[in-house]
Amino acid sequence: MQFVWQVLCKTLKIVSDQFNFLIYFRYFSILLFVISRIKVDSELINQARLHWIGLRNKIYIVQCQFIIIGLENDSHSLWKMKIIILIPIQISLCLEVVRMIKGFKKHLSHFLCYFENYQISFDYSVQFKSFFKQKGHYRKIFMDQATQDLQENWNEQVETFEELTLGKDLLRGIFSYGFERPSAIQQKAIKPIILGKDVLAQAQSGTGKTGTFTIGALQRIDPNQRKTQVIILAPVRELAKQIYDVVKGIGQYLNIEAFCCIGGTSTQETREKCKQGVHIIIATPGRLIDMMKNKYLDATFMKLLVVDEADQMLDQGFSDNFAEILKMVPGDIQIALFSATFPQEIIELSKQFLRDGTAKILVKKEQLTLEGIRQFYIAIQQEDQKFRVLVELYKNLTVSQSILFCNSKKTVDDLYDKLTAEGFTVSKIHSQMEQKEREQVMQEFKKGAARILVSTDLMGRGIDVQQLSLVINYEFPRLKEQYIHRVGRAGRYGRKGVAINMVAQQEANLLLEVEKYYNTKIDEMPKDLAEVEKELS
Ligand SMILES: Nc1ncnc2c1ncn2[C@@H]1O[C@H](COP(=O)(O)OP(=O)(O)OP(=O)(O)O)[C@@H](O)[C@H]1O
Repeated sequence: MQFVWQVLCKTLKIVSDQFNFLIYFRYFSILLFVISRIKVDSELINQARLHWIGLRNKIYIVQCQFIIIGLENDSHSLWKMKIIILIPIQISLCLEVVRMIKGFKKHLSHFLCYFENYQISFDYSVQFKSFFKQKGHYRKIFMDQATQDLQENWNEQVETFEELTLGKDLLRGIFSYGFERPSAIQQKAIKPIILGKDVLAQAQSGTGKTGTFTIGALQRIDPNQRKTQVIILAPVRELAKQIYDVVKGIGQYLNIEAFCCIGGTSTQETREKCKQGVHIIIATPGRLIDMMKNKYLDATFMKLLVVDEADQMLDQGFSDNFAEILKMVPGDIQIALFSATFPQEIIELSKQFLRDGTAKILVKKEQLTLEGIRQFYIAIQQEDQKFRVLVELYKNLTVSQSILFCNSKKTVDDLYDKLTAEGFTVSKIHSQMEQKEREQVMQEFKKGAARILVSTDLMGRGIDVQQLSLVINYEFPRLKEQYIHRVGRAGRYGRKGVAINMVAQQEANLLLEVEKYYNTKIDEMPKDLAEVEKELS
């Protein structure tokens, strides 16, 4: 107990030193929760529970999990709380607490959440607002529900690239890259990036989101300042590499150096590059955190953080990484989130760090499936029949290139072996393969040298292979968002494509859910494959 208090006092000292925070304590009756990774004994937790109601000017250390339990069991006591402070904690647990507390928001005068240099607050008073505004070097995260709703709020659009008043060398790069007119998302979302606004932008798969943030980012960079000014984050290495190629292509006439900072490559080389200073870094989270934490990468001049596949990057598994990155970038950094899917809870979550005035461009879920893609299902009576049906399909369909999605690495390996044994020329890719091998597979597939690629969801998002016309879900994705992404590997930029779902009995519900949720039609596969081939040509 003694020890816990000591630690608490030390923590508060650090916090108060940094934020002059305790001054405000006098003006409120406070229930302060200091959430830490310190193990708290059950006696203390029991005491905290006893004192849950009626605490005045007292400080308790409880674990985040306890708050969650406490809130579940005893929500009435919430009205007693004027301020809740969470210091320093695991973001995922904290966000869970935030979610629960938000339900009772009207009883709270303040909610503040602190990660070392990462703050969340809502319903803050003028006094607090001005206080935080002084702290320019921290990412300010004010959640004012009244001004931050979930609706689309950005309708300005341009008809041509010229209207965006881009630098002439950037414009030249765009045209040489083959873009003549901006796509719908480019018409809308490049502008707010250039204006320095935070952006949350959604658009269907294959409609040019990469071009959107690439053009926006390149325009924001000052080539004369050889410092890292923009970070583009992507969840997987292959996607980061692809974005890097687009940045290089569109930025070919600019005096801007780009670098792809991803795992599986030489750490030494990455360190040297980062130390030298490059204008724009396209990265996966692990390697980026490594470079920033170990001070190889200077964050001082960063002004834009683009997050591709943002819903995935903010979801479990990646969210701690993202929080860690937020802690290390300047507090006033511009953030641009992009994805084809933004589940409601992710939009909610993003409100906690996107600034007021964020430009939001959204797509109704009913409009997410692409018109150019015909979707079929084949009902499989027994799981072991799947493979035979697949072989028949490949024997009878003429397809230029296709991708076969499985839910696990093991299924990818098994399927690859079985198809190879049947005489098909197949490639495979998943995260447990060596980076060199992954790169080679990708290169060959993009060149069109490999016709069938068996993959996990590693290839499910973002990957752009124009001649890919057929997606087969050998196993139906567990998440409905993932269905949209997988199927979107075909039918890029208005092309035609086909998605075939091989659905065993236990997967039928998932398919029905997708149909209903996206209000889309997945037809039974016709006996006459000519009808399918028509869609592929
Ligand atoms: N303005 C344009 N004119 C012509 N082609 C374009 C234009 N914008 C993008 N494209 C092409 O469209 C294809 C798909 O673009 P991109 O990969 O950016 O889509 P995306 O929206 O990021 O897709 P996903 O949701 O799968 O990540 C690419 O091959 C790209 O070169």
